[in-house]
Amino acid sequence: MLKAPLHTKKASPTRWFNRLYTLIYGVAICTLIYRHCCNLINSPSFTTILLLLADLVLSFLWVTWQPFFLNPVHRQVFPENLPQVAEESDYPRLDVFVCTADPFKEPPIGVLNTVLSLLAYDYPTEKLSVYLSDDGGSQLTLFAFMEAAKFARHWLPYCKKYNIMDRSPEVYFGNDQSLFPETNEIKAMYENMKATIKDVMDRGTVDIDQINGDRMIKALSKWSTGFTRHQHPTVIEVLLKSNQDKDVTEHYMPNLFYLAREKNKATPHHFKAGAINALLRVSAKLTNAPIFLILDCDMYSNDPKTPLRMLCHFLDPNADPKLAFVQFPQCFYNINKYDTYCTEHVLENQMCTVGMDGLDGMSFMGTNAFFKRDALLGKPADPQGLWNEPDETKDGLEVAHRVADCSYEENTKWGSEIGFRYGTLVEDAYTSFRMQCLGWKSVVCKPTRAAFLGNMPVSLNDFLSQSRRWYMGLLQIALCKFSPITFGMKCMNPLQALCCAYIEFRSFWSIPIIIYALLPQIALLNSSSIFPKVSDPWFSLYVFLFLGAYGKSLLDYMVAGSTYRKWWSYQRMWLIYGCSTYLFSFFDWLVTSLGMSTFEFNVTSKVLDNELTKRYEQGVFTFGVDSPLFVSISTAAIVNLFSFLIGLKQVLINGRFEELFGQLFIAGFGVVNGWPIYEGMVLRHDKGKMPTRTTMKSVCGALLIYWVFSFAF
Ligand SMILES: O=c1ccn([C@@H]2O[C@H](COP(=O)(O)OP(=O)(O)O[C@H]3O[C@H](CO)[C@@H](O)[C@H](O)[C@H]3O)[C@@H](O)[C@H]2O)c(=O)[nH]1
Ligand SMILES: [Mn+2]
Repeated sequence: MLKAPLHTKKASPTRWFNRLYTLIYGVAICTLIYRHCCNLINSPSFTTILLLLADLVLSFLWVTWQPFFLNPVHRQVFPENLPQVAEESDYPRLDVFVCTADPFKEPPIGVLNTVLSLLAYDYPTEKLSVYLSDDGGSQLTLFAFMEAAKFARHWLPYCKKYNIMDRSPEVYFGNDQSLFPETNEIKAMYENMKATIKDVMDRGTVDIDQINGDRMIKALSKWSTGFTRHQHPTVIEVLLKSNQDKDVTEHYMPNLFYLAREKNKATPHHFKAGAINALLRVSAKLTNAPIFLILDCDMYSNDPKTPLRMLCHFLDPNADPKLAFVQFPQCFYNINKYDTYCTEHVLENQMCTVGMDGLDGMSFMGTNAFFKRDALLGKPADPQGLWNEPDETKDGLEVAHRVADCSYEENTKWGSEIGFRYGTLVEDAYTSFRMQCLGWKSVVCKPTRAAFLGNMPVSLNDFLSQSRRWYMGLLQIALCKFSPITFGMKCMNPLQALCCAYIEFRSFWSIPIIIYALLPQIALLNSSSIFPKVSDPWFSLYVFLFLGAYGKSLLDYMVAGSTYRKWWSYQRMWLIYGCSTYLFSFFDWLVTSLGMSTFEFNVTSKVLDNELTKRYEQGVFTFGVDSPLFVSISTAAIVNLFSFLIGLKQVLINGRFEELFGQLFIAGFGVVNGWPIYEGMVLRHDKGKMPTRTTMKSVCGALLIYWVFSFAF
């Protein structure tokens, strides 16, 4: 028995309220569906069918949303109690994997800040290894990291000597910092390195006079003619070697490896999942730590003590042997106070995490999680002796090269039963889902100070394109043979399976959202009433359902410690998603599953443009490009505006307010939510406004929809 606990778990008191809410609201939904069915039998029509369909999908998604709230738990960790179970020298080795894929969308200077913040972890250096996987196969990235390795010799001892909290130099020097004797010197070194790298990036190549030392010449000469990002041999560089490389205070440094796995056009590389699997094998050969951390290249460490929090779970003698990973929430440093595009993902990060934690464990979120290596590898019999002791000698490096080859995975279980699973654009959700089906568990660790911070797009098109990739990937899981509602229901706690279904079926929101964004409005334009009169008792059911849903989500936002302004953006973005990404991801899924196209992982740009950022900070939407995603949103916005105005006119002239109120209200709600879109179309003249072409297309779209669907009334 431990004298003092390493971690505690407390069920949230909100669960009782949530369960009651689920019960009452569930009854109301059943009543509504009953009414729809009666209507369908008594007066079947285009409208009754569509309304039933919309509400059935809404109900399905509502059901999958409830399990998140039935048993949320809050965990706490106590790293100060760790000495009871382990001295520092007993800590397990830790491998950190950082993935990058494109030096122009993910500038190396940002990536190396992430890596420096990790190298500087408060963890025994001889046990820490950082691996950078470069899917961009770029000489520029390698050059930047060779510079970073030199700078690390000064940076690491500096951080430790003064116990610096912000160990990403960019963040540290960007804040007001206290002045220590070395501060100015180190800052100058950092600026110098930045300038050299910027110069190399601007010119797109490394100059002869920037190359110093044999090691650098040898490394960079691997980029011979014919070496492209899509076709090249494996490159592994040992940039720092623990037990050999020392910092300026004569202390050993952690390991730092650069890996660009082999690429050729004939073999699919499976995007990030492929990169992680290559890292898993290469690291197995070189360091083989029992625990590894996966990070996106923009997710720098915001707290040097994070690994100790993770150890509180893994080193607990009573820990569940099936504990596979410890997930830290995804937090971002560039969210404005309105969270304009709902990129903070408050509900996902605050509610879904603790909700699933109370069941079988959170899904992997792609980054910020510490994994037990065994959980991903099972116990494979490996003919090449890969799983023996790590071997950092020359032979070891040679094998490491071989296991990163394209052909290595042929006829193996990699991607299907071991490592990260292939076949979807969201390797994270899919892999953890499959692991949970095998009985693996996970826990969420939510320290007050975020463990990692990353960035999110500040232009609407970038963000919608990013989420379009996610939702398409999630749909690939939802509709494959391992779907959570078929396969998942059998293999895991059904409530857990429902949570997974919620995450994966989200594109289905587009069905009810589009129906409610167009149907009542077109009916209104045709003076046809489709909802009960205000005086009809059934009308109060609609009021209850509407207020109940919106009120609950506002409440959830408040419980999550967020603000009503952010909630407002959230509900607005939900409508925008419904009319754009959710819908488009359906098309993407259809086109790829019919074999008409292959799917691509479009890396999100992490370049922060000043003008865009300034506009975002003010809470102003950036449209700017002529994108089909905007055409569909603007079309819906235009239909709502006209329907509201014309409906209002009719009511003022002919009365019928009671009959048409429901529709007027929905159209009016659409108009209020669409305000930034109208503004972008007519009132703004800056670069971020809606392009005129997009507006013209949307007007045509709106007219077309009006003509085509008016036949039904
Ligand atoms: O072929 C590829 C493509 C991407 N990446 C890396 O994957 C990470 C995530 O890519 P990003 O463009 O930033 O995607 P996001 O949409 O921001 O990422 C979220 O969604 C992804 C799944 O779609 C997850 O992999 C991520 O962890 C999760 O943060 C980045 O470090 C990339 O460098 C690769 O290594 N190889
Ligand atoms: Mn990202």
